[in-house]
Amino acid sequence: MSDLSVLPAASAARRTVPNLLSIAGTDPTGGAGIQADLKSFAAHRGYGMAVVTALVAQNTEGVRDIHLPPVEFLRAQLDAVSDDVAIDGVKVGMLGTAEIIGTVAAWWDELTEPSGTEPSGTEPSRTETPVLVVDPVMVATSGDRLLHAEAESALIDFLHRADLITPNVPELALLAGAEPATTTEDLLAQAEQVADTHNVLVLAKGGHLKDATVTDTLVHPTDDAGGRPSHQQFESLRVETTNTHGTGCSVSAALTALRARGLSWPEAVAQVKDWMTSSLQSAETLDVGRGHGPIHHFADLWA
Ligand SMILES: Nc1ncnc2c1ncn2[C@@H]1O[C@H](COP(=O)(O)OP(=O)(O)O)[C@@H](O)[C@H]1O
Ligand SMILES: Cc1ncc(COP(=O)(O)OP(=O)(O)O)c(N)n1
Repeated sequence: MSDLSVLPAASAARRTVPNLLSIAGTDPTGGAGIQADLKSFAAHRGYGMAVVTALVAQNTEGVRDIHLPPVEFLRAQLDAVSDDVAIDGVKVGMLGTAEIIGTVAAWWDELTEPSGTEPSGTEPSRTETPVLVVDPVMVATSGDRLLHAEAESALIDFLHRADLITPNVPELALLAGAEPATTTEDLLAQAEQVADTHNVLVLAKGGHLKDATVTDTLVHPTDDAGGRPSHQQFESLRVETTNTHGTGCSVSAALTALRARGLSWPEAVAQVKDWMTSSLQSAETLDVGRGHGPIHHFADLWA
């Protein structure tokens, strides 16, 4: 994890439009996964790129089938981007299997660890480690598994690389080894445990709780002196809608974009919460599918 006391403005200080990569699965109906991430990047003024981990035959009603390309091809996609483009931010979503997690981890470690060799002069002009946001995608709202059960420990091992992780209630429970939280206080306690275990900043999302408002909580790990910066809570009204497909994907991509543009994490979360509220409020102006429809990523832009 990057040093939270030195909040880097990322390399977007040089680039007006940050280069943002989604590493995730697909949703051919465009509401979740890579398709949602690209819309979310664009809505937050980033240049979106995408590496596909899994082809998912899904729609607003649920997941029908999953096809996993060979990991050699996944690595080829990752290298094709990073050999050419200076990446400012990476959002990781659906990873699916331990083999895929290992492939992404190896690529990330090679990209970010000093090689010890002199630069050849042909590398893309990246000066800082890209922002890394990990959405620990495990199960879709429809109940379909998007991560093999035996890959959970590999995903847990991956998390310490992230600058921010964005679990929802069931994902946080799984990471904490606890029952799903039913209150914001439970959610906070689990987030503190996970933040400390993985030394990572956690945005615990409260969308699955039953409160009249929705509260997301930003929780820091304890620092070297054993203290913990105070957590920050971001509360918004709960929008009454069934069009919530892809909210988690869209939020994590939006946060990646805003952080790569130089906002602090609390500034980014506050802005993304406002955007999500209006994206949910406008979701019914779209008419997509018979199940849980997508949010309106461009509600404010098109207004
Ligand atoms: N009904 C809602 N009204 C307003 N905001 C919501 C609603 N549902 C979810 N959100 C927001 O959308 C984001 C995703 O939340 P959540 O549902 O907890 O995660 P996931 O989509 O990963 O299951 C969070 O920022 C949360 O605050
Ligand atoms: C390919 C893919 N990735 C992630 C999800 C899960 O999306 P999320 O935003 O967490 O929420 P729901 O769509 O489950 O409400 C997905 N469905 N597909």
